[in-house]
Amino acid sequence: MLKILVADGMEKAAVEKLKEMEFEIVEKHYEPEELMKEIKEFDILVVRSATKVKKSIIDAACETGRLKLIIRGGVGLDNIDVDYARARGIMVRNTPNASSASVAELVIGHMINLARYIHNSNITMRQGQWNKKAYEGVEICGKTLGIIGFGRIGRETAKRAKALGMNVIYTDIAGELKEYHGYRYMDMDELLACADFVTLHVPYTGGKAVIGREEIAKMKDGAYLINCARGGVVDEEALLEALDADKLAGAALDVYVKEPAKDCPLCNHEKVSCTPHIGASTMEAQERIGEEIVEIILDYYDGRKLNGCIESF
Ligand SMILES: NC(=O)C1=CN([C@@H]2O[C@H](COP(=O)(O)OP(=O)(O)OC[C@H]3O[C@@H](n4cnc5c(N)ncnc54)[C@H](O)[C@@H]3O)[C@@H](O)[C@H]2O)C=CC1
Ligand SMILES: O=C(O)CCC(=O)C(=O)O
Repeated sequence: MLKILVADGMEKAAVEKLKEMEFEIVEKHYEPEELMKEIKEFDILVVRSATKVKKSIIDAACETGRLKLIIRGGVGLDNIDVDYARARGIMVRNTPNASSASVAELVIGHMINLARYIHNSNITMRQGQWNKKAYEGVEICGKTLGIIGFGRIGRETAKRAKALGMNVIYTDIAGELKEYHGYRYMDMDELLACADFVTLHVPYTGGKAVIGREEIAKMKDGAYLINCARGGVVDEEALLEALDADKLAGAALDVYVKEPAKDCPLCNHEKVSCTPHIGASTMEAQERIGEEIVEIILDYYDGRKLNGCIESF
């Protein structure tokens, strides 16, 4: 029987479906040292972002050779050493489409939060304050949204921003995407100079941040920065300096270099609207992710049956 480790949780209905099919499911999060021991007994590993599947885990799995498939319930594969896993004969899959709408909605929520001080109002009203005068905001209608990375989430965000009356401009390393009308392509420098709000929707691939000191300096004075992609794509120190220096009016963050982010200076900053990496945390996205994971497992299972190696399960 296929033995599956669900390390970072999975939607209940999907777990039940797999159990009904008589796969053996273990739902448990292991710290790295423990995971190195336990992983040897599993055929499939399902993770979200909390479990880091680095070389040491893959090497440990290869001692028995049982692990054949790693599934990332989500988009970003930065927590998995994908090339190394594939080189060692382990397939890696993700669920790329399931959460785009949820992340885009969170971006719009953060943007309105920043523009209207909703995050600050929530805190200060609970402290008994009535800061009506201090919280005169701005409309987002008529403002320019600059999207860095015009993939699935970037485009979903663009649609929503356009419907709210924003001018949408974008940049992408792939260049201009001619099939998307109504959104203007610019190079990065032009976009930074024109946008009132800048939002990032790029993968984290290691190395230098996409938005660092130099890029912030090129942004409009009083602009806002939103990062619902990955912590590493923004230089957090440079962002903090820019907020303190009033170069930027505010920032919204769902992701952080170090997660869980507790007591971090950015989260405690009054110009920051923050959420704890909840871009994909909606019932709908998790349901779709669960369904996709079940499909991937069934495809794999059917493939094995077709290849005549089902007896090894
Ligand atoms: N906050 C959250 O809970 C979630 C965050 N994410 C993050 O969002 C990222 C984007 O997701 P998708 O839109 O689905 O990916 P995607 O692959 O559809 O789009 C990414 C786009 O960014 C472009 N790109 C890559 N590097 C770039 C750079 N340096 N400058 C400009 N463009 C660049 C690519 O050409 C591509 O068009 C994921 O990699 C993941 O890290 C995804 C889901 C949930
Ligand atoms: O559920 C998660 O792990 C967060 C979602 C995410 O960041 C992703 O899908 O890339």
